[in-house]
Amino acid sequence: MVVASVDNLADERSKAQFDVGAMKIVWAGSKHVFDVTDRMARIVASDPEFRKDNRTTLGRKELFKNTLRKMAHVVKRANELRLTEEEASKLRFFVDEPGYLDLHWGMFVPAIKGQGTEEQQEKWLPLASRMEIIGCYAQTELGHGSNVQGLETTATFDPKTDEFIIHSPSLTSYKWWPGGLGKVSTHVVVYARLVSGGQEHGIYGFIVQLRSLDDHTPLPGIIIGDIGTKFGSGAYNTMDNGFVCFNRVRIPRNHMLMRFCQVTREGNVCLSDVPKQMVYGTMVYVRQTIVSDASWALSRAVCIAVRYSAIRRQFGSQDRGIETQVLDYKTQQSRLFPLLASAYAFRFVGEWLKWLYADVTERLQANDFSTLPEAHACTAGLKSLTTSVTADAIEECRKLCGGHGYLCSSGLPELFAVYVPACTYEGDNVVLLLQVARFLVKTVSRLAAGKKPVGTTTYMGNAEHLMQCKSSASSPEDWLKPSVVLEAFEARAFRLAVACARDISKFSTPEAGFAELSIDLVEAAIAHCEVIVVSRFIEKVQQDIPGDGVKEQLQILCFIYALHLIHKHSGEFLSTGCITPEQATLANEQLRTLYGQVRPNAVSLVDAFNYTDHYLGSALGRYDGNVYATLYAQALRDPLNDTVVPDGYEEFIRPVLKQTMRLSRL
Ligand SMILES: CCCCCCCCCCCCCCC/C=C/C(=O)SCCNC(=O)CCNC(=O)[C@H](O)C(C)(C)COP(=O)(O)OP(=O)(O)OC[C@H]1O[C@@H](n2cnc3c(N)ncnc32)[C@H](O)[C@@H]1OP(=O)(O)O
Ligand SMILES: Cc1cc2nc3c(=O)[nH]c(=O)nc-3n(C[C@H](O)[C@H](O)[C@H](O)COP(=O)(O)OP(=O)(O)OC[C@H]3O[C@@H](n4cnc5c(N)ncnc54)[C@H](O)[C@@H]3O)c2cc1C
Repeated sequence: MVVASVDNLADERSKAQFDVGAMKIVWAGSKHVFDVTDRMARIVASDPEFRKDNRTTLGRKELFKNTLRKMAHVVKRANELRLTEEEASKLRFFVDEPGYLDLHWGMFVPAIKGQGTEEQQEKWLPLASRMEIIGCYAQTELGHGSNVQGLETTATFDPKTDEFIIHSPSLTSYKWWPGGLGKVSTHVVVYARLVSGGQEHGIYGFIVQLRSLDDHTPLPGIIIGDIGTKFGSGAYNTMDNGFVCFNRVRIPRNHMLMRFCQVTREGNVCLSDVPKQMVYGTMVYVRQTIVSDASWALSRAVCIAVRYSAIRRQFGSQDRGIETQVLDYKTQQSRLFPLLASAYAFRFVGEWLKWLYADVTERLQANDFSTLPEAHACTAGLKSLTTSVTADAIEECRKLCGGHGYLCSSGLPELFAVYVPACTYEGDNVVLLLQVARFLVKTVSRLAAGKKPVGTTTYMGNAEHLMQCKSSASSPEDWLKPSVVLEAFEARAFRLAVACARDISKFSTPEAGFAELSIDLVEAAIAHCEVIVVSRFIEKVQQDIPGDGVKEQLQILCFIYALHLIHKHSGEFLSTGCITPEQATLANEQLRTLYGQVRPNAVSLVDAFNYTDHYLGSALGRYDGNVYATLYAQALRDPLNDTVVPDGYEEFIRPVLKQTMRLSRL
């Protein structure tokens, strides 16, 4: 049964004021990426092995086995179709289910590439690429995650046998959380305290075999398992996040990843001439990929909420005529359109961050470490900002879909549950913002010594102006001038950072000041990260962008992104004196106008994400808009509707009814 709601989306699409096909290419990044992405998404969507609509009804064991089957099918299809690395990774992406492959390709392989010597790479990478071994990344312990220097696992060199002894000295030292560890991985990169000659030498990675390659049983000295069911139905429970305890497990000396620190046959520890933070390189790499992923998750939630808001009608007609689409309510627009704009903003900043990461990697290979602190600050800060906004946005999209958003068939509860740990893994978001703040305070204090800031902090070089400037906005239209917007953002971020640096200097030690002022420092860090996102978006829309009306739509979204942040953080913009209350009102006025401009294009702007119905996994977000019939069909498929009279009637309902009858007779 197709109901009238379907026509709503056709109507919406006919209103678009831009070339949707051209916008699809902009969103994908290039025609080539669009073609690959589109082809892989369709392959997954048309393969029944990748069905996922039953996920929330499966118990943990069935769910996990189901994921194992899908992961094996990914590997099989990638081989059969002779997919390139790029294609295989897209194929895996659209399967849309956390699984051990992510940790194998996303962390184990990068850790060996980044921290292994050439010899070690030659040995391990072919095994890993052919998947003759499956690996994961074990850093976090039961007692310590954020504080990497606090890890307890030891790797003690034994010169008698030329081996390291990997040991978990306490319950709190058990590795705890690594994905793929609990049930699947045969190997792991373990982070442990290097001990040689009775002395500690810091944290390094060691490759340890966990399970037999013949029958998958744990090797001697290894106690291993899954850490238990996690938040949400389906969601991240497809992954075997695990624990492991090492009881004096011996590994050959050359299983220590020795690119940055070598232990000789005699047990001498030779540090190469690189910053010790290079050992954290895998985290920097993954944080950068997480920023790109944020725009996918956010755009997916927004796509569902925009399409459903165009279909859903409430009020507006007293005589049972046609009611108002909820997308027409200004309040709905003010909650939804900034999220739509954020999805585009994060897509562009994610692309830029990829470039930054490639640039720093090239420099590191040439022994130029000068941009490492900035790369760390950018990846940490943007990971934190984009994942926090995205997690909150998915929940907001659920609310924007009213009651139906709370149904698993909307796709939003599972999306939230699977996404929200991104705020924690690869670094708790607050801990990461404090790293950015540390970098900012250093940058500010170096200004006084005449050091010119570079990269994303270049704007701080304009110190005198940023400390004194007053916004020139005197009409709503002035808020459409990139220079006016950027100046406000830069001045707010700089003034917050300077205030922090100044206040810290009043304490007896910088550490004491940093601890006491950490709330302000986090705010300064967010303000700086927002400068990065806003300025990258502005840069993007100033480029030549092909396609009728595409650039105009992106400009509208760019200003929505910036002005909604001015509204959200108006307290900071006002208290730092960057704008006046009147200018804040003008910015809001402009924002309302922009919402009106985006309204006729909203459905087409989410169509530009080019998501298949399979990937969206949502009755509310379907491309054809056939929402109500799909909700009804999915309700009928719920296991509770397998029988008309429920299991348990005889034991538990009938006796209660009988008892009630007896009582009423009394
Ligand atoms: C078929 C194909 C499929 C492919 C699919 C691919 C998908 C890929 C996606 C993967 C999916 C992801 C799944 C999730 C998996 C999750 C994994 C994890 O969570 S792994 C564990 C992550 N753990 C953390 O992130 C811990 C966070 N903690 C830290 O990073 C550090 O402890 C700290 C930075 C908070 C503090 O470190 P510490 O050494 O104590 O530092 P200080 O604060 O004293 O700083 C000293 C100095 O170092 C600088 N620094 C810190 N970190 C770095 C860094 N990473 N790089 C460069 N520099 C760094 C810091 O700024 C200080 O500098 P200074 O100049 O002294 O101020
Ligand atoms: C789904 C998932 C997958 C994961 N996968 C892996 C994996 O594959 N491999 C792996 O090694 N690890 C993995 N982890 C672990 C993850 O990296 C850690 O949980 C993460 O780094 C946070 O550390 P924590 O748990 O110790 O949090 P804690 O540091 O204990 O955080 C608790 C609270 O304390 C606050 N806090 C901590 N330190 C400070 C500070 N200095 N200042 C202010 N506030 C502070 C935090 O903000 C937070 O609110 C995974 C975690 C999850 C949830």
